[in-house]
Amino acid sequence: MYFVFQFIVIYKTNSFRMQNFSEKLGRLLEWINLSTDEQKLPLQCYISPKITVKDVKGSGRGIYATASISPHEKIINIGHPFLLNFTTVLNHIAKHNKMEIDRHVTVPFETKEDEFTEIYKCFKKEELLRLSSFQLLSMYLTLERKRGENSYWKAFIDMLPTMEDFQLMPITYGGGGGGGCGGSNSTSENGAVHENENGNNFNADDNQIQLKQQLPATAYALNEKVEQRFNHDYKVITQLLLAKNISDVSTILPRDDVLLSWLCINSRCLYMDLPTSHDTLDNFTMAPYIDFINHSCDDHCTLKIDAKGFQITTTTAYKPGDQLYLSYGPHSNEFLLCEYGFVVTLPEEENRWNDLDISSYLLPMFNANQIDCLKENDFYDNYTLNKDGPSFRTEVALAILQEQNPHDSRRFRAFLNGILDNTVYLRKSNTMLSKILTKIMQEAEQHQFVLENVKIGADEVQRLRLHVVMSLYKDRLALASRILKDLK
Ligand SMILES: C[S@@+](CC[C@H](N)C(=O)[O-])C[C@H]1O[C@@H](n2cnc3c(N)ncnc32)[C@H](O)[C@@H]1O
Repeated sequence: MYFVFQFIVIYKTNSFRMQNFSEKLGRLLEWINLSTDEQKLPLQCYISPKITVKDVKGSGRGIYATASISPHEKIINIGHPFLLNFTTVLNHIAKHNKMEIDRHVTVPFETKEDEFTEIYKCFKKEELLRLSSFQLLSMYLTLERKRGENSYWKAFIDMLPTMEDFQLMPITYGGGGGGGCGGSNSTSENGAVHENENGNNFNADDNQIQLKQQLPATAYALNEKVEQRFNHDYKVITQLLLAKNISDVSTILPRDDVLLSWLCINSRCLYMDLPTSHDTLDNFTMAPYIDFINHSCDDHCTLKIDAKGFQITTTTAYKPGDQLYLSYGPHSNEFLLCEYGFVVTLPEEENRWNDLDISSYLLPMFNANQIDCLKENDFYDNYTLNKDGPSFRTEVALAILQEQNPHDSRRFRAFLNGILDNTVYLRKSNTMLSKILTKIMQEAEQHQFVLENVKIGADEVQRLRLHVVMSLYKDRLALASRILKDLK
């Protein structure tokens, strides 16, 4: 089934990008096809004549059907020489510094040398192998961007997003280089509003930081993790260069440039098994053209990686004009905003992966026995609800609150082991849940009221950010009221 999505409208003013779009796309397609011929590599790229790329306000570039496409049709294959991942980057750097590596893929021979390839020559294989994929690729992509025409990846890099495309991501709200600009969280554990000193008048740089602090506490925490990950990766990269006596690291790898590379990777990486990377979580690749596919909550295409490359096959039928989608995973809007810089809503209902984390409401309610028992059974913390109601973990938390000495309770043990359902606990659990959900709704309304009255002046970016932060409270309100209705 095909859903028509209504996206938050992100107004893109970059006319330069629009003008150059088809030119750059042409160069990308040429690169994929021509270089395979020139390098005499087996033809490894295929793009169905039934699809095209369009730049659409609100969701950026996306892939659209130009003719009817059936389910299970292979529409794209991008060969290994065009995939950017730990293995291909290592192979490219090896062309310059002659380090010995296992050749899992053939990468096109690159002869152009410049001041940046001098940097590649400094690296030892062990040093590079110690980096995560994010660290290696962020550094490499930033340097390759600087190499301009000399870079094998130029056509791909030219089609990557700019910082403007990430302006809704909270990591960019703090201004400048992002990461670590958030200050302390002024939002209470339960998400209470902390008004700024200017009477909610968001018009200065200082207030950009305040806007980050108006995020729901769970979104704030998600963004903190994103910032911590970036800060850590940037530190590791700069330390590697400093250890090579490259003193002007901030000129070679400015924080803002590395942040842009890091965000491009984070929002466009596809997971797959790689022989060279050490951690499964680190097994990802960037795939030109495939990375134009936007997200939907449901899968409309599948991914496959094999000797031929990275392939996309449809799972549903498409009519001419339809947009093709891929699911980036079962992600809530808070997660999508912090990791990718967008939120999605369906016409009739909210993103079905939205959830509510009620841990901060439940944790203070436990006694010492209950905490011990939950920890022993690995059920302490992380209590969520979604449109289908509480998770089993949350049901356990609500049940244990009805047992003063859970260690001695046979019914609780039976429930925990799945021998008994939660009928015996249900009534009181629902009463507790109702109170929490009512509180969540009151808090969301309070936040909405405060944000609706914020004066942001003519700053378009701030207006869009404010709008997206408000939409997170709208999501919370909608989900809480839906679950409450179902409980009754
Ligand atoms: C893999 S890229 C997809 C191509 C992207 N639209 C572009 O212009 O390059 C992921 C990025 O696309 C945007 N995006 C993806 N799915 C979207 C959606 N359903 N609504 C709005 N933006 C979306 C977000 O900016 C996200 O970071």
